This record gives sequence, C-alpha cells and structure tokens, in this order.
Amino acid sequence: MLRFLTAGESHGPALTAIIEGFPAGVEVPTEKINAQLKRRQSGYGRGGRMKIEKDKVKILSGVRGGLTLGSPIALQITNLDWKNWREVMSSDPDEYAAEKAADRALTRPRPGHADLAGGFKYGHYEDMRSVLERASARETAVRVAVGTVGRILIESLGCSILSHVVQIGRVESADYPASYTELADQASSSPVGCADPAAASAMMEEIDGAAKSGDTLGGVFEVICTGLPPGIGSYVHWDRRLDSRMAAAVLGIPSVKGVDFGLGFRGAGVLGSRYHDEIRCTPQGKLYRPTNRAGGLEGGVSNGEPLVLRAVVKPIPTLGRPLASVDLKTKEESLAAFERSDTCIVPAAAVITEAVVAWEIAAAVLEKFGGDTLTEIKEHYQRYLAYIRQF
Ligand SMILES: Cc1cc2nc3c(=O)[nH]c(=O)nc-3n(C[C@H](O)[C@H](O)[C@H](O)COP(=O)(O)O)c2cc1C
Ligand SMILES: C=C(O[C@@H]1CC(C(=O)O)=C[C@@H](OP(=O)(O)O)[C@H]1O)C(=O)O
Repeated sequence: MLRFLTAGESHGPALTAIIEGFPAGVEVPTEKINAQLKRRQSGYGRGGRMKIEKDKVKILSGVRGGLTLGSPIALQITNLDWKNWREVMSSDPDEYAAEKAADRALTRPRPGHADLAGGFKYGHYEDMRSVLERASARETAVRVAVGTVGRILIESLGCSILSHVVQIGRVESADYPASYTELADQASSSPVGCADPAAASAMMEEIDGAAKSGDTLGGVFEVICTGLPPGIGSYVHWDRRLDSRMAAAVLGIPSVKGVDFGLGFRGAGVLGSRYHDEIRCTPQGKLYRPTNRAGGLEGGVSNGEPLVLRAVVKPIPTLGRPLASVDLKTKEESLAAFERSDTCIVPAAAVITEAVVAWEIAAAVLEKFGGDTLTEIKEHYQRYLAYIRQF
C-alpha cells in the first residue's frame, strides 16, 4: 500500500514527509521535484512570504544514486523564514522566548481561516498562532514534493498531467486551444496559469484591483490526466472509486471548496441523451468515444478517456481590510488579525492539485499492476495493455 505522512509548521525549521510503499528502481531526480515546487510558488497574486522562500527538496532516505530502493523515502523542504521566527516557534525551551511569542500571539481570529475552530478544538484560543502554523497551506509545498514522486512513476507508464486556470474572481476564460499540448504550453507561460491570453490579462487586473482594496479572490481551475488506461480504480466499494479518492485528496488542499468531474455541476441541466458519451466502434473493430463529458470516469473506474476534474477555491481569508472579529483576550469586538497575505492562489492551487491527483493515480495504478520494482510493474502493465487491445 502506498502512503505518506507530512509534518512541519509554516514558520518552523522545515516541512518533512515520509513516503512508504513506493517501488524500487524508479529514477527520482531532485530537479524534477524542484521544478514543481517552483511552479507552486510562482503564480501571480502571491504575497510577501513567497519573496522569502526558495523551495528546494532534500531527499534524506530511500533513494541511492538517483534510484528508489523500495525503502521509505524521507523528503525535507527548509523554511527560509524560520530564521525570523526561531524564538517564537522553537521546540527548544532554551531558544523559545515566551515574551516574544506573546507579542506575536494571534488573538483576533480571521473569519474563514482555521483560527477560531482550531482554537476551540485544541485549546489554543489564547494564541491561535498554534493553529495557523499547521493549518497554513505552507504544508502543500511538501505535498507537491510527494505528489511529484508519484507523478514520476505514472509518467514512466505514459501518463501526463496538466492544469489551467478557468476563472479568477469574475473573469472567466473563454477560449481554449484544441490540443492538450498547446493548452499546457499556453497555461504554463501565463502568470495566472490561464491558456486564454485576453482572460489572463483581465485576471491579473482583477487581482491587482483586489490587492489594492485590501481584498482577496478565489477561482476555478481544471486538471487533466492523459494516457491513463481503462480499469484504474474500482466500482466495487465506495472508497476504491478513483473519483472519490481524488476528490478527498483535492478537498484536502486548504481553501478548495468543491470538485467535479467532466461536465460536473455544469451537467445539472443537460438531458441524459446529451450528457452521456456514446460507445462507438471503428470499421477496424476499435472501440471509441466521440465525446468525454464523463471526464474519463464511469463507476469510479477510468474508461481510457482523459481524466478531467475541476475545483473551486474560495477567496483567501486574511484580508488587508479585515472583517469583523472578536479579540478573545478582551472579548471586545475588533478587526481580524492581519500581518501579510496572498491575494489569490488559484494558479498555485492548480499546481498542488496536479500533484495530489498524480499521487492518487499512482496509488491506484500500483494496486492494479502491483510489484516491488518498476520492472515488475511495467511487465504487468504491458500484459494488461495487450489484453485491453483485444476488445
Ligand atoms: C497555496 C495556498 C496559499 C494560501 N495562502 C493564504 C494566505 O496567504 N493567507 C490566508 O489567509 N490563507 C491562505 N490560504 C488559504 C488558507 O490556508 C485556508 O483558507 C485555511 O487554511 C482554512 O482552510 P479552508 O479554507 O479549507 O477552510 C492559502 C491556500 C493555499 C492553497
Ligand atoms: C507559505 C506559503 O503559503 C502561506 C499560506 C498561508 C495560509 O494561511 O495558508 C499564509 C501565508 O503565510 P505567511 O503567513 O507566512 O505569509 C502564505 O504565504 C506557501 O504556499 O509556501
């Protein structure tokens, strides 16, 4: 079974992850992971923290000479901001300065962040910094590193993953290139990750406007996985459905509030006859689907068409012009805390989603083609492809 755990606070020394159950013999170049970490950091609309961090992964175990060993893989990303927070965040009582920590205490919870709910839950209501440090999406840096390890595995079996932003605030992208290669190229060369250049400029203006008025924005993005064979995931039990597994992983990204597949919510008003993808056959006897409104999944199982999911991200909770809150120290109504914040993270969320989706697919692929080495997995995979071709 493929699994991972992460640890680390936003302003602690580092983020770490341990991956277990990953096969041996897979080449894992750190540059590939670092390229994804850079993408996650670079979207338009990010705040001051991204000027401090330059995320790079360190592989501490499980890889020898660039190849996985089959043993647990430990990953680490250093927080460069730690040097500014050492006395406030240190686990070492000799280094921890209680007065400095009290000066930085968060007592005015931000509506929309985990501060108040998390404060109740873990008893941190006197200083909700103890909540935000772990609730922070800083943790998604190491989740991208983990996901990229899974991505490397599925890419070696012929899968590709891309994403593009379709909406930021009120601006929607209108025009998509027809081919996935062009879509990926145009989206990755856009500062907001949007493949429609006119919409991309309007999105940047929307972000500038929100930042100027101390406000924030959410949006929608799409993730597409091509090259996935039919038969990944299963309809036999709810928690083995590939859609349910991916949805849980995507909703596990802070600020993601909805996920859909294929036409998804946009399919609510469409008649069945216009919704479902007819099954056809070429004169040579090859089955095909003229449309892909299901987004590559039927019964929670991949059907051989590109897998297409969308997710919606709410606007960032920390506002430059803060909303009403209560100072829990005095019980007086006052404005929510503000130090600094991102204005819009939709492009970053798209990159994070690529990673978490890659991981879920990798886990389901390993269940289907099982094996302790990449060679074994590839053998099983090739045999299955030959069997599928008989249909
Ligand atoms: C990449 C990324 C960066 C984020 N940056 C901020 C930020 O700067 N300020 C903030 O208040 N929330 C930020 N968020 C959102 C919060 O982490 C999130 O809203 C909060 O943890 C509460 O979780 P929920 O929105 O899922 O309820 C960010 C989210 C992501 C994915
Ligand atoms: C650090 C990252 O995102 C952070 C996520 C975040 C939050 O509340 O979720 C708040 C901000 O952190 P800070 O309070 O230090 O400015 C973001 O910068 C990152 O994405 O690497």
